[in-house]
Amino acid sequence: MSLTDATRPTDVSLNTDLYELTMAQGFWESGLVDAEACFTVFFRDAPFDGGYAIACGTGQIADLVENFRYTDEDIAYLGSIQAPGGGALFKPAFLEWLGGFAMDVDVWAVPEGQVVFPREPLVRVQGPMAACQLIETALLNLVNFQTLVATKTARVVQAAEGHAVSDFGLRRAQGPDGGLAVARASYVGGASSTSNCLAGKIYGIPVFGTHAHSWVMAFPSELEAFRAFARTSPKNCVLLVDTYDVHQGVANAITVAKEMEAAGERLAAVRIDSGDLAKLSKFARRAFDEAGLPYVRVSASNDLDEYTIQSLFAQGAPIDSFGVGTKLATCDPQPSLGGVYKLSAVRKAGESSWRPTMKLSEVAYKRTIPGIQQVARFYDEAGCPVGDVIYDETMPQATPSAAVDVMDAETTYDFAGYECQDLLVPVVRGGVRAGEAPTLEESKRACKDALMHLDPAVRRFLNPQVYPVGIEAELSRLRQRLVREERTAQRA
Ligand SMILES: Nc1ncnc2c1ncn2[C@@H]1O[C@H](COP(=O)(O)OP(=O)(O)OP(=O)(O)O)[C@@H](O)[C@H]1O
Ligand SMILES: O=P(O)(O)OC[C@H]1O[C@H](OP(=O)(O)OP(=O)(O)O)[C@H](O)[C@@H]1O
Ligand SMILES: O=C(O)c1cccnc1
Repeated sequence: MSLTDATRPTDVSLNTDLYELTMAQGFWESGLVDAEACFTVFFRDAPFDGGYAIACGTGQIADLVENFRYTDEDIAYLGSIQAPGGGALFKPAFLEWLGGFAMDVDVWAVPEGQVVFPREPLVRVQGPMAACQLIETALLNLVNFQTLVATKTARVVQAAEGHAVSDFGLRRAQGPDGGLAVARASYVGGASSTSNCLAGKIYGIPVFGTHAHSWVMAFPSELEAFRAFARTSPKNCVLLVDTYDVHQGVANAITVAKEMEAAGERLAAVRIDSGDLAKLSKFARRAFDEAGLPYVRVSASNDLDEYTIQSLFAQGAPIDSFGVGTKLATCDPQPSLGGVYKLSAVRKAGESSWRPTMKLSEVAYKRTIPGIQQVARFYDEAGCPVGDVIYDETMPQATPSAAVDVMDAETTYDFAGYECQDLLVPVVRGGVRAGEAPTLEESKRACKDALMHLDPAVRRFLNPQVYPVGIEAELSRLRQRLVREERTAQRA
């Protein structure tokens, strides 16, 4: 199932900022509606002070494009919007045009699960100016949050060192849509399961759950509660042992585990949700081993993130799996990825060559990269990426192996001799999907593989090494020329 099934198609095209529609009307009025545009999505800094991000949300772009149309109801609503200065905001002839609108764009995107780095294009959209403008907000909404969540999850999963991580974040997520996006992106980023049943139904993600403290409190005693849970869920029995006292909780869990054994069943695990998780997990592990129950696993939750999990293992905590909620769903401590959508080339109707464009800006940090961008990723013999180069696909003289650092013109790269692969792949052609997107399982595998091959120095949490990202030499020269020309034009 896809976005198509999860949201009503009519929600897609109005799920935008008003200014996209106002600009579309302007393009339509000024004869620019059919001028061609090329927009690029990128972010400027890796989230969480990390060295990389995991591309996510891009697998749903084709759904977004194919559902991007305006129904009669949408048009009627737009027709009812009043301008602050009086009168209808949108002209009837524009709304008539919008009623017949089709999102006939071409889109290239980095496949879900790939590692991506600051400044390089995650998505490239080409097509009629008004269409490219109209899709901006919905596209960023799709890609920014899921890329952030997939990245956060990859970090948590890295800290968990191969132990299962379940997404428990729905109750703290940013609304129902946010919860679904968290489940989807966290699965791509490496989570083993989610507690979110709707995500299980829509996306086929494995669902997992234990029980709440209320279950224990609903019975006269903890032991009775555990026995009742073992009766109702013998094949999925994880007992929450911290409602009153973990030592007593573990003792009760051992009693129930023995009773389950006598009935031919097995207690799967206990969950500890408060207190010193290192000390308590060591206590629980020892108690189960001494009771002859080495198969009972120890699971932990309680405001966990990559740092607490890393610390727990550094303390020798024998924890087998983790439930991670609030800090994963809200991407604590960075609630947003600042991915942007910038115009990088325009072409007048009927013209054959593109005019590269760039945002100059006072601050070099905000300066964009012009052109019809593609990313060449270079790999060593072991299949490990050694650097990425942004180049312009339409420049015949472009040599992607020779590049200038994306932030520091003094640093140059020469990747000649390395294997190379383009990162952006076609996902939409003329408004229609260019093929089936990889499944979530495939994207999850791609993510695992990409992270396995990424230099651990780039993956580490503290002061990660900066992965080399360059601008191809010709494109870099073009960019410098555009800066000079723009400065001269401003002085004139
Ligand atoms: N051994 C440990 N080392 C590092 N952090 C830990 C350890 N044990 C628990 N934590 C983390 O410390 C934080 C506080 O846990 P603690 O149980 O003391 O307080 P709490 O959250 O107020 O408890 P409760 O959930 O009962 O209200 C949580 O984020 C938890 O994951
Ligand atoms: O801690 P998180 O990473 O957000 O994981 C999800 C939390 O949700 C549940 O409790 P809830 O937070 O509802 O109540 P509690 O804090 O009293 O346990 C569960 O017991 C976890 O503690
Ligand atoms: O199943 C669980 O244990 C669970 C699910 C969501 C939030 N907290 C715990």
